[in-house]
Amino acid sequence: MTTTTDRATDIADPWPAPRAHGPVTATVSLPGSKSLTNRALVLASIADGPSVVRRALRSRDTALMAAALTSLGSQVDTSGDDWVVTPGPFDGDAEIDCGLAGTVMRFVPPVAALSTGKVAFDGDEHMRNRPIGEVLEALRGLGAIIEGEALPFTIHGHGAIEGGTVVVDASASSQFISALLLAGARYEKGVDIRHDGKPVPSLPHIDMTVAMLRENGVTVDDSDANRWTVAPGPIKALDRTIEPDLSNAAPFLALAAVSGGTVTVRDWPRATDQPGDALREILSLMGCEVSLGDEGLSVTGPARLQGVDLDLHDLGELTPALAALCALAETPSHLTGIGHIRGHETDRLAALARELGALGADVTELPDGLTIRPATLHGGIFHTYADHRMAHAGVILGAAVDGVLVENVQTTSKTFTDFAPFWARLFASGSASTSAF
Ligand SMILES: O=C(O)C1=C[C@@H](OP(=O)(O)O)[C@@H](O)[C@H](O)C1
Ligand SMILES: C=C(OP(=O)(O)O)C(=O)O
Repeated sequence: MTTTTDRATDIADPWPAPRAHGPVTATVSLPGSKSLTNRALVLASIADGPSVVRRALRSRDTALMAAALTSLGSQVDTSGDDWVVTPGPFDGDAEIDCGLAGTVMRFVPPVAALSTGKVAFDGDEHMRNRPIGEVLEALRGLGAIIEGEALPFTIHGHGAIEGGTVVVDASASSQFISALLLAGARYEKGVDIRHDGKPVPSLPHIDMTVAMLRENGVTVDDSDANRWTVAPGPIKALDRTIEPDLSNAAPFLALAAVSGGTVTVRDWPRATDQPGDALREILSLMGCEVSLGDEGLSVTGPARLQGVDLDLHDLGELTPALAALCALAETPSHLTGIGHIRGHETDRLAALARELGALGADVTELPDGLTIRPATLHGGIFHTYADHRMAHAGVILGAAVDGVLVENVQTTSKTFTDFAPFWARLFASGSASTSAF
């Protein structure tokens, strides 16, 4: 095996994941939410005046979003922790790099359709496989002119979109609905979106979109299942503080769970639309002690971790971290309702079955989930498939099992810049108070 080192950051590849030899006690301040930051940036770029996005997440996905909106014509000043967005005229040709960010590939086209320029979209190699066709078809139905059915595609903007009624099958991704909702108020007739197909996953993310639209003066009706209407009208400029990313809290809380220590995540919101808030209930089902207090959310790991039987249809992005925990539990687990995560950064069900299995886990891949039974794990290379959350799964396993090496841990930069050194600091003394800011 060859081990190379990333010169810029001194992170070895594959990276020997730090091992917890005793309970880890730590308090962490985590970077902002990707989902909240990228929604705020999109809304700010089509709002009725300059906006401030406070404590914005600074990571690859949000940098790509800022660059996309800048190339469309907005000004996005990312020099401080509080980003200032000034909507610009969308009147030039633009090239958009989606990277591997679903939020960029899905949320930017409905905005780009308002441009008078020709807007070309492309992204990472794997991004060309992630579903987008339904959004492009819906936009055509609303009045956009688009060349292509998947990445790469080009929108030939004509300055305005008529809007109106559209039917979408959003069973592959809730982002199809969020995308059309975010820009809908700026269409002449607004939008009336109906979902037709198998159940829409990740509904809390659509609730997050609706809540942010309402916060900024947009009238949204979501009172009927599978139907969302947005009235045409202005979007008020934002002054929005971004909460910590609760899904990215998963590996940190999992570290308490596997080491029997206590990890506190500061600034955990008392009320939130982030699906990661469900970690409180899930970790307590697994045997952890969970308390939400003035300091933040504290999780203390149990002597024996319990398996769980969970439908994660609404919470798909938590699957990799939870699957790693299940592989370390003393009783079997069934994670179901997550066929759609095969269309995430990688086919997460296949990748988890393969990589957990390679370390000795007893995993069965189901069409829409995973069954994981207790087994003794061993070290080895954990491949990440350019998926930040696969890397989270790898480091959780590495905290509990000797000799786990995580390939391309730097892929975590999608939503967490310098994750590996931050993670390693938690093991340095068994007690750490660390801030990502
Ligand atoms: O709208 C969003 O910010 C997201 C929606 C979800 O996507 P899917 O509905 O495709 O699962 C989630 O998994 C993703 O990480 C972020
Ligand atoms: C599915 C995810 O990302 P994206 O926003 O690229 O869809 C994720 O972060 O788990």
